[in-house]
Amino acid sequence: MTTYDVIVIGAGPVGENVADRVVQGGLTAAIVERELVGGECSYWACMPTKALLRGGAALRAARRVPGAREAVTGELDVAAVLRRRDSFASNWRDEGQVSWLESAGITLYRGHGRITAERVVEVSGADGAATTLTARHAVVVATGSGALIPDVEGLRAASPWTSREAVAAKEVPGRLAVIGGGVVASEMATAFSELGSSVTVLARDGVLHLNEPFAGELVTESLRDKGVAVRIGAEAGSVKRNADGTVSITLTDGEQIHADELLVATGRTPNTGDLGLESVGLTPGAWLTVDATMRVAGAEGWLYAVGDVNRRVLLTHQGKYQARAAGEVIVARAKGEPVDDGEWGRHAATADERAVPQVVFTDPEIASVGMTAAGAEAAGTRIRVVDHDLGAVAGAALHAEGYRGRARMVVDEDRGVIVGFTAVGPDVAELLHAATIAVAGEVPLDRLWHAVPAFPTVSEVWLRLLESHGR
Ligand SMILES: Cc1cc2nc3c(=O)[nH]c(=O)nc-3n(C[C@H](O)[C@H](O)[C@H](O)COP(=O)(O)OP(=O)(O)OC[C@H]3O[C@@H](n4cnc5c(N)ncnc54)[C@H](O)[C@@H]3O)c2cc1C
Ligand SMILES: NC(=O)c1ccc[n+]([C@@H]2O[C@H](COP(=O)([O-])OP(=O)(O)OC[C@H]3O[C@@H](n4cnc5c(N)ncnc54)[C@H](O)[C@@H]3O)[C@@H](O)[C@H]2O)c1
Repeated sequence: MTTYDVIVIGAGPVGENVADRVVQGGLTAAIVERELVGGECSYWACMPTKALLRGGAALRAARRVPGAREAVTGELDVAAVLRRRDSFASNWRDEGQVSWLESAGITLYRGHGRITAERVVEVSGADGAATTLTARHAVVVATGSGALIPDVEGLRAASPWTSREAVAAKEVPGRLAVIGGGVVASEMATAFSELGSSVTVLARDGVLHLNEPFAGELVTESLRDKGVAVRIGAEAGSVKRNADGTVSITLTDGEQIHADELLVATGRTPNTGDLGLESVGLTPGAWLTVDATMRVAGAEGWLYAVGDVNRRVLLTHQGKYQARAAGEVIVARAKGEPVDDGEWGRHAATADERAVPQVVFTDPEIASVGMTAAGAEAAGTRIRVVDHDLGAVAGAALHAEGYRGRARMVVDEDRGVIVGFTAVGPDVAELLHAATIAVAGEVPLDRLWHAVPAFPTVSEVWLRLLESHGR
């Protein structure tokens, strides 16, 4: 069979989810994958990065508690950390995910997918054979994104690491230089410095500058305490790979930095360059702009784009949320059922604009959802910002000696609801979902007073924030 109700191009976490939803809705689905089923997240991003970071985090946590600290007498076992990373990347094999596709009733085509006409996808297999697939209802692009290499003299020729090579590294370089100050740069600087590299971060625009300012400040301070040279404002002017394999980076002010390896972590580019978009009047290499139900502008009615490739939010959980909305709306449209695409409707990905949660797994962790104070002000919201020192919360003081951190709640004063929340501190990741519920649920502050945090936990910061705001 080469005709399916829905054809999904890209079997990353997002493509897999949209295919699953349409099959659960009673349609047939084929999915096309050119590399490993499971995508970037499973093999080169979310899972293996967190496995690289987890050993250092566990060691730090023990060292911060007198009594436990004395029991920790050794250093991080780098080989064991790398082995655990390998297992969380499934050793870069996708049998497990392929059997999940089979159990979910989704047909897999291995090869590179290209759109050749409306509702038509050609799959070029590794053996050169081509298969033409036709969709009755929809084609869904879920091809994700790749690392963006900026236009710096000599950079491409120097074959730097992108996140892929860093995440899959077999050895820890003695000296690692990093271009970028975003999420990948901060997490990888944390991981590699804890694994033993001497790390230099060239953070042209600051560290994690899109978060609340105190987040980047606390992470920068902690990276420097670990011995990382964080160079805020430093910009690479040219790069050279030397004959001995080392890399020399000349900054725009003329200073030279020498390293054994260079990681470029300057954002992402959409995997749409070789997707046949021109065959349906769209621009190759561009991000795909979509409506609230993930339909691509310019090809309404049959083409959808979900996950990284639509640039709404470059996070796995948010892409999977889009996939649930898109999968269900494709089914509804196919069956002629009503579409609920209004704000917070079943078929709309409203949270993408209002309540995106993210954890940055640095030391300290950053857990945030919704708008920053600056973002809310720029959106014209009349806000009140309430901050609290996390270390002053009894549960936090108990959790780790010398606990340092801060939490911020951004309140929409006209509506009496929280529109943004950020917590920075050791182990704040698990605090986040409470904030996400408050922001997505638009829970009135008056009612939040009735959500009592257990004592003595770090969550007690919620009570302190509410008390500072006043009843
Ligand atoms: C280092 C790093 C760490 C990250 N950590 C986190 C994290 O902790 N939490 C989080 O939420 N997000 C994290 N992210 C972001 C997350 O990885 C992405 O948001 C997520 O992978 C997007 O999923 P996707 O399915 O849209 O795309 P992808 O995971 O990129 O999957 C797309 C798939 O499509 C395939 N493909 C592309 N083009 C074609 C084609 N023409 N034909 C056939 N197949 C094709 C690709 O091979 C790939 O398998 C991280 C990203 C990076 C780089
Ligand atoms: N824990 C997580 O949730 C997690 C972890 C890693 C990655 N991610 C996702 O992956 C995506 C990619 O991460 P990223 O760190 O590559 O991108 P990013 O957008 O977070 O950061 C890019 C950084 O590079 C800098 N930069 C851009 N162009 C530059 C240039 N020419 N020279 C020097 N610096 C430059 C920016 O100022 C910024 O600091 C992010 O959008 C993020 O959502 C998420």
